[in-house]
Amino acid sequence: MALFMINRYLGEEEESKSNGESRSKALLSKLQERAKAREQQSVATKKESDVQDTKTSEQSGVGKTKRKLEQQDKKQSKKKRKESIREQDDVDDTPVEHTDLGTSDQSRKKKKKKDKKGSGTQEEKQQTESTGAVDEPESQKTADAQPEQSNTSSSFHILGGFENKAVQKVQRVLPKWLAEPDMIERDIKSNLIPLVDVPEICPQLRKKVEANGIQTFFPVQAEVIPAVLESVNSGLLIGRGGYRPRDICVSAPTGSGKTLAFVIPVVQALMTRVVCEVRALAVLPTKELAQQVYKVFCTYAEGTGLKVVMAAGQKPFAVEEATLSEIRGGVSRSLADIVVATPGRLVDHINKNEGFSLQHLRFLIIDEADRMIDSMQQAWLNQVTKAVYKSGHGSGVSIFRRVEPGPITVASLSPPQMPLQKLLFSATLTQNPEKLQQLGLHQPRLFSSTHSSTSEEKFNFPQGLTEYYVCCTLSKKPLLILHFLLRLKFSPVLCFTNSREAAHRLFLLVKLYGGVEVAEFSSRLSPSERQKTLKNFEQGKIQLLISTDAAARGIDIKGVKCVINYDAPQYIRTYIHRVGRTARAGRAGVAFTFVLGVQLEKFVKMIQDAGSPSLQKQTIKPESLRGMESRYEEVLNELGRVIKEENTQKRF
Ligand SMILES: Nc1ncnc2c1ncn2[C@@H]1O[C@H](COP(=O)(O)OP(=O)(O)OP(=O)(O)O)[C@@H](O)[C@H]1O
Repeated sequence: MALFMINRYLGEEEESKSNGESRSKALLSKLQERAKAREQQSVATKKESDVQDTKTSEQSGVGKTKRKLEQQDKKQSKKKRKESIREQDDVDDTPVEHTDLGTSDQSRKKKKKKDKKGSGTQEEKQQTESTGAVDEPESQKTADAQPEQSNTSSSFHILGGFENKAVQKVQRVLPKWLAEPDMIERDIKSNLIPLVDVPEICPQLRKKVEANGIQTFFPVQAEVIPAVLESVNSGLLIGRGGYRPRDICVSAPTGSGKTLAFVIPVVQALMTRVVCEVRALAVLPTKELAQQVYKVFCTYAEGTGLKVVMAAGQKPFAVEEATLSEIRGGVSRSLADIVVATPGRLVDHINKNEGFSLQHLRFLIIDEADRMIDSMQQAWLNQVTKAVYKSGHGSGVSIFRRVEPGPITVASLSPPQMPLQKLLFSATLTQNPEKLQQLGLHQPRLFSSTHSSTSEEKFNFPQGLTEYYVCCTLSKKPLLILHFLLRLKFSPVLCFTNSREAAHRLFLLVKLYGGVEVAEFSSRLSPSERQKTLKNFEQGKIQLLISTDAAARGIDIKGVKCVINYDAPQYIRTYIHRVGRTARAGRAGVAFTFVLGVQLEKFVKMIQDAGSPSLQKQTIKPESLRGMESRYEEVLNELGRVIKEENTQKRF
């Protein structure tokens, strides 16, 4: 069955394609006839004039002037004929940009005006009639004009349609599953669902949920948990009714609780397994995110006998290898039921770790799915799919054989097939069917908190978020940050820059200025340093954390009340993930973006087009920055010296 319905907008001609074809054939033959006739005519007139020329050349000087006059006459009549054809085009009201190569726009406009007044000489009318264009369709009239003009003004031949039409904007047509999602409430606070209202969750896990301080489910959890559990109603090995279960895509705001929406059903589905095999694989774009999801899995898998292992490159490869599998009695045995990985390390294990098998994989969870699709050039998904359907020991005797799914036919469905179900999660899930197709989704079902329309792509913004932009100059930005922390007393603040160099420079500047507990978070730090920094920030030991986009996605730091985009982000997805570090789990939060004059228009349009409900302008008066300026000047000089020193140290 086709995954996507691609409706292409083909213009009006498409409706009468067959009509159009026969019409164009008729037009073509007519044109050819006409061109021939014209050619013959011109040859005949040339012969005539040649004869006349030889006669007159024998005559006196009077003859010469006569010839000149005759030539002038000829030129004039030619010109008139050309004009009449152009006039005709304009009367037809057909755009002439392509055909009228020799006429300037201005003269065309003038003619158009003239025609609108209803003027036109008898001679012109006659000429028009003589071209036979009056009763012909518009397209033909334009086409008639083309050979004449191309002879006179240009050697170009215009190929293609006979009619020049303004290009119409193609309307986006989404496949049904994207256009009509299962809706999820965006407002968490007023849509909390009591745990008992999700009866699909087993008592053991419900107790665990309560023990972790969760009294109610968020909307996304109440919708998605039952949907995933429904697909394992008939056991792990086969989908409902014997069919392959549908893949699930979830697009819900940042901080809406998507992690639990996959952790709970996956743990419940696997907790009754008998043999330990890798049956769930969660892939995340960064080590920090993998660590975060790993922790949640560990919390809910505790006491179930399920083993959760992380393979994100935080430990040496050999150590990870040893935690994933072991060899006992010459046979390799999995030590993991659930693996949480980053794409790079995952591919390493698939290729280099012989004990790592994905042949029993039941759930493939792709968190931050849009980002993971963008990193698809690493081909990690192909490697996973290959590893899942690789025939290995015992696969021949298994009653639930595994072959890479092809088109659905009676034959392909008759043998029981152990399914691989994909679960996709993101706050900014792409609606681009071509991109989604790379994931090879099977009859996908979308849960979303925004209704997809055929126009602009809209995104999910957390309900409790208030967004501001602050117009400023480049030199005032550091002062503004200091103003927010020292005067307005915002804390803790997560601040984003567009590069790690900018993050480091700002970090040094604020540190040199003094009065603020500041730290940086970027690829300049080692993974362990980064982890420590996040912990300190979460514990309130850091007031201002200056970060690159390394901390923009998925990172769940409790208590962040304010996000500042020191550098305005270029892309809407980046913006949504950055500001989504605050206003999480139904709480309130505020985000400020420093915008330069040149960025203002584009930035505001980008945010408004994305469906932001609350973007407002915030003005900081220049006088409020005053008292800090002299110290800032001193710090700038010091900063230059520190950076110089750092650079010389780097060289040695
Ligand atoms: N039902 C719940 N009740 C209370 N808190 C919850 C509940 N579900 C999740 N949370 C908390 O909400 C916070 C955000 O959850 P989570 O990180 O899963 O959000 P997310 O939707 O994955 O966000 P992002 O898109 O930014 O990754 C976490 O701190 C989590 O512990």
